[in-house]
Amino acid sequence: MAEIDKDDLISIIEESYDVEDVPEILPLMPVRDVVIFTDMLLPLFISRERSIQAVDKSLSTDRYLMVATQKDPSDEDPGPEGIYTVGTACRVLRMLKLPDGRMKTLVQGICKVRIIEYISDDNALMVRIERMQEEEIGQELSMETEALMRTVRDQSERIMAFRGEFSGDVGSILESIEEPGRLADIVTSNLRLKLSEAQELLEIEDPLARLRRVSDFLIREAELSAMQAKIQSEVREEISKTQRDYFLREQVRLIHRELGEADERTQEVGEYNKRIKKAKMPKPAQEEARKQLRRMEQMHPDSSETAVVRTYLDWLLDMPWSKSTKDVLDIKKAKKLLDQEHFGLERVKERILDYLSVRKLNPAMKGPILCFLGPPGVGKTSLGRAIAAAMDRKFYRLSLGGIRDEAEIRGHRRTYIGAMPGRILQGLKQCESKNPVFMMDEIDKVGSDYRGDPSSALLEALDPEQNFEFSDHYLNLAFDLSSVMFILTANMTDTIPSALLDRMEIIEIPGYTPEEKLEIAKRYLLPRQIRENGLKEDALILGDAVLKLIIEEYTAEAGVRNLEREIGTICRKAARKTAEGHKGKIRVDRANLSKFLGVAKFQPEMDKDENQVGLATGLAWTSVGGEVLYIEASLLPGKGELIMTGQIGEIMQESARAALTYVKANLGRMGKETSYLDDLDIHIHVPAGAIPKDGPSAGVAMITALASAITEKPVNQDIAMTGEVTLRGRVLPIGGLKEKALGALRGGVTTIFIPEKNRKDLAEIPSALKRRIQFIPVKDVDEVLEKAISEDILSAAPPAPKAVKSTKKKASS
Ligand SMILES: Nc1ncnc2c1ncn2[C@@H]1O[C@H](COP(=O)(O)OP(=O)(O)OP(=O)(O)O)[C@@H](O)[C@H]1O
Repeated sequence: MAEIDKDDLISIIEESYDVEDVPEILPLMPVRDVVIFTDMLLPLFISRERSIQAVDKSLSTDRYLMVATQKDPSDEDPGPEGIYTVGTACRVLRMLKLPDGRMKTLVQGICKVRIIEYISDDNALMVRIERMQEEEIGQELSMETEALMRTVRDQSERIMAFRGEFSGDVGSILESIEEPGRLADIVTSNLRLKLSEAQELLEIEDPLARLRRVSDFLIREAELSAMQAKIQSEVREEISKTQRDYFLREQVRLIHRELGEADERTQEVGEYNKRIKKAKMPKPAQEEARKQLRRMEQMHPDSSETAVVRTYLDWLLDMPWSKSTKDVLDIKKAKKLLDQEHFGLERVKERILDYLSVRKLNPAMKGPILCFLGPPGVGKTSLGRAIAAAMDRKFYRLSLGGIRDEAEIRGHRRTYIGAMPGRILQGLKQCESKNPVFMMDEIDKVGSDYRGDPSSALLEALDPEQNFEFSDHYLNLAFDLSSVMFILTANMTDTIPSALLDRMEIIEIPGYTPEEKLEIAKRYLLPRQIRENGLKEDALILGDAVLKLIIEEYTAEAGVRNLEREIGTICRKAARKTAEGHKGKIRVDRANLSKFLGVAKFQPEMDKDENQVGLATGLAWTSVGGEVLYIEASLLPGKGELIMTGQIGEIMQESARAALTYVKANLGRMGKETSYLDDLDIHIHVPAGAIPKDGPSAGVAMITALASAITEKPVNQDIAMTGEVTLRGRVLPIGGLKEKALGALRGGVTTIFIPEKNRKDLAEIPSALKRRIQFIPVKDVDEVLEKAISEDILSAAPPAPKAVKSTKKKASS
């Protein structure tokens, strides 16, 4: 095996020889990792048997052999195809047999040769060769060759100097060489090229071409050396900067110590460690906290990364992982508290007490989520507060109105700048308890858009089946929400995502009658406002008559929020009078009410329209409670088209079309020709035009308005009506009866036609309301037409609906 002692790899020119003496047949010695050039002196360790034979053979004759490089250095016994055909004829200058059987030799390259053929021999590889003649270059070198040689000399000296291998000897050898080919060979043998590149150079016969190629390699080598130098200096700089920082920091630490100040970092880490122990977190959270703390220890105390980790750790440690309040489930006390704060609402209170009782008997209950449904200001929030107080739990209220971004619920990932946990975990942190009463307001106003769907995150938080491991993007750890008591509130159910609606138990809290409002005002709102405005208990006299007036003429709402505001205004003004020196009680009566509240805002009775042709009063159920809804119908010359205006939704439009069909089918009974409407357009308008309206329950009112317009008989404006109608005139049931009835009362209506199927709901209507409004259940729209317009508008029984045969002939082909 041939091994090269690279330290000795310097060519020197020694001993004269004659290339003509090189025989035609030579033993061949393959070498693994070097290419030998002419004039190169190379020490070789030889261990492969065939190579030893080759040297022996050469020594037994005239000391010549051929050295050629093998293509694959790992090949132990290369054959002819594994050895390059161009190599160098060498002379063995010295040989030493080592005790282990190996040989140490010194060989010298004599001339470049090419293998013509392999000659079989039992022991050594024998080859027939031909000498490769260097092309002759005239005595006079061209300017270009001179320049090229000079460049090559300079470049190789520079590279060797960079590598620390340059010596004066090398310099003078390079200077002394005058043939371009030899210069190329000497430089190549010192350049540490890849084997394939060195072999490529060996095979180039034209000396000038070889020198040019060497120059290319030198340029590449120079670039590599420059790059290497740059990297080294950068590394040095980096190291010295880190060292400098380290020394400075150490100095600061020593100064702190000298000044008797404890190392802030150690102190901070110590404090976090204490907090981690105290927080009683679940194992994964604890591990995460420790991991982050370890990370923080490695960072510069003032870096922005440290600040991010610090905020995260603070959040993690401030979460109430194991803090909770002890539930008090004293049902009697709870009833007392609910009654103390709220008037009426008997069914609602009953339901709440049932819920609490079940919780008392089975604390691990995974019950439904309560949802209070009702218009604004009916006490949904204050009921939630009372439940929390009764159970001795913390209370938190989160308004979901307008939330469209999932991140609001679930937080932003920590990679965002200024990331925070979602609103649910923020709430829990604020409560410092993991089992508060958590009220989510306006669940029906949650939207979804490109920022994600908050309702899916809400579902994960609310659903008892999955909320024991709620994942917040910021904490990135599961938090157990199962002991939180969630209560939702909504004005309508239509827009609540159905997945959520399925898991809720809806508790309806409808609006209040004026009588109920009066009681609430007297017992709760007025005393509270008097107290809050710093007045003495008996400083203000506000009688029932005045309160009634405020209810009727200053507010028009289902709840009592505005009523409380108006009472608050009176109390504020009374407080001012007292503060300005008014002595004695302040009395508010009908006469001076406007001095406190300004002129009346609503006068429903006075606003009422006179009976009119084509104008019927319907009832709507909106998110703010019930309301009267006027339906106008007019006929005008045209082509029998139906025009609908007033932002009517799709369902209401369909119900208008059905109403028209019913009316058309009954034209005869109204004393009109069946073709009566053919030359007329029918216009149905539902004011106020700017508010969108929808739903099927205006069907009865639409038919009434149309029948009135056709018969030209006015509709009684004291009557309102609600109900969906089939094409055959049957009246179908509707929802929100109490709300609608309260709306009707506010609209000055005295009689309401309701669908027969809603008769059972009358039990829920407060008797005070029933005293003031007459409810007439009807099965058929005829009953409404007869009473709301006039008994004699319909002359006969309704016609049996029939399929009208097409009179058009089929087109024959
Ligand atoms: N039945 C009642 N008895 C006593 N006070 C009441 C009653 N209903 C409502 N209130 C009072 O009316 C005010 C408004 O109620 P609250 O804020 O709870 O309404 P809400 O239904 O939550 O409205 P929103 O849906 O707009 O949030 C509160 O001060 C509340 O105490």
